[in-house]
Amino acid sequence: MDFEEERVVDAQAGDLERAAEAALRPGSLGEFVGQPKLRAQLDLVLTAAAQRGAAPDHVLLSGPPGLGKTTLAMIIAAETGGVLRPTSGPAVQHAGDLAAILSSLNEHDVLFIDEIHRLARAAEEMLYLAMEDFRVDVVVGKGPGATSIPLTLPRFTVVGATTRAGLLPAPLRDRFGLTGHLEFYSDDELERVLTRSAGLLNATLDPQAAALLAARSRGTPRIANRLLRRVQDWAQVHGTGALDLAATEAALELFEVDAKGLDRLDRAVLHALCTRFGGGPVGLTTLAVAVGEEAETVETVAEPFLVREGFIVRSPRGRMATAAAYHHLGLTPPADGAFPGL
Ligand SMILES: Nc1ncnc2c1ncn2[C@@H]1O[C@H](COP(=O)(O)OP(=O)(O)OP(=O)(O)O)[C@@H](O)[C@H]1O
Repeated sequence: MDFEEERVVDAQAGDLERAAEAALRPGSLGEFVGQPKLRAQLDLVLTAAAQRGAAPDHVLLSGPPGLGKTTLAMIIAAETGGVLRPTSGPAVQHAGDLAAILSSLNEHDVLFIDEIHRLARAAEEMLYLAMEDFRVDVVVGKGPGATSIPLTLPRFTVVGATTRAGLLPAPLRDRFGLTGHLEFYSDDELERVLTRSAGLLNATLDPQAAALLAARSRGTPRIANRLLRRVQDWAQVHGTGALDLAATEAALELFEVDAKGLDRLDRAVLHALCTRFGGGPVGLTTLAVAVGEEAETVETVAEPFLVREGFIVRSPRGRMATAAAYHHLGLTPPADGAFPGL
């Protein structure tokens, strides 16, 4: 079996797709759908800072990919009137890389650090000082002749994004004045995201089609928008051009996204678990070999959603299928199933 191709339900995006996403990004908090608590908190912090003419506190956003962390960072920059300076943990390997970015910031700029949990240790320590005292020590020269020149930085705001808030060291976490966790979106919220996106694509999305797409988007706006683009493709090439229920059903079938938002890889994993390993427990590597995939792909790409939806349980002895997994595949769970409670 070959799962090499890009998955239509992948929550991550490559650079090309990010460019396509740009047109659909909400530009203000008012346009940002869902996350009501976080939106209200951000609104308060940004409004208060604007009234004082000050840069807002540093903001840490955590949550799975595709839920709007980058979008919120852009909105924060738009509200502060500064420029968004994007970078990422893996891109800042040396303290010098960060010093270069910090020393080029202007008043009210927003430094967006994606995957902030992957910052190199030395850069992390430099960031503490920059966030707290708006100061950076720039080292000039090498060896015994090296000198450290303190540089005062303008007031700026760090927006850190992470999928793993628990991996951030406490001293870094403590320097954020506002920490927000992005939750998966409800079907209702995704319908609103989809309807808005269709409008931006100069199309009208039939309400029934919006409901169907929302239910298959894994609670993730990025996936919803991607499915919408595939529906638009189908409608243009094979349909009447209208984003209606028929076009939506046909596109979802073509891309093999089922009623729960599972695709071929997800179903292959469940199928192997239920039929070849009697429901488990089975080790990740054995399971991955059975579906012809890398263990890492199964663990990071398929498994999180299958666990979240209650199809798989992770135990110290390996992965186990729940009764819901059998039912979803149209199979009868064994009476003495490995996980009879579910
Ligand atoms: N609340 C929202 N309302 C409308 N569209 C949204 C919302 N959240 C995200 N989107 C859309 O989903 C896409 C992905 O969002 P974004 O890039 O902000 O996610 P992310 O959490 O930063 O993901 P990653 O961690 O992979 O960078 C964007 O095109 C954006 O327009």
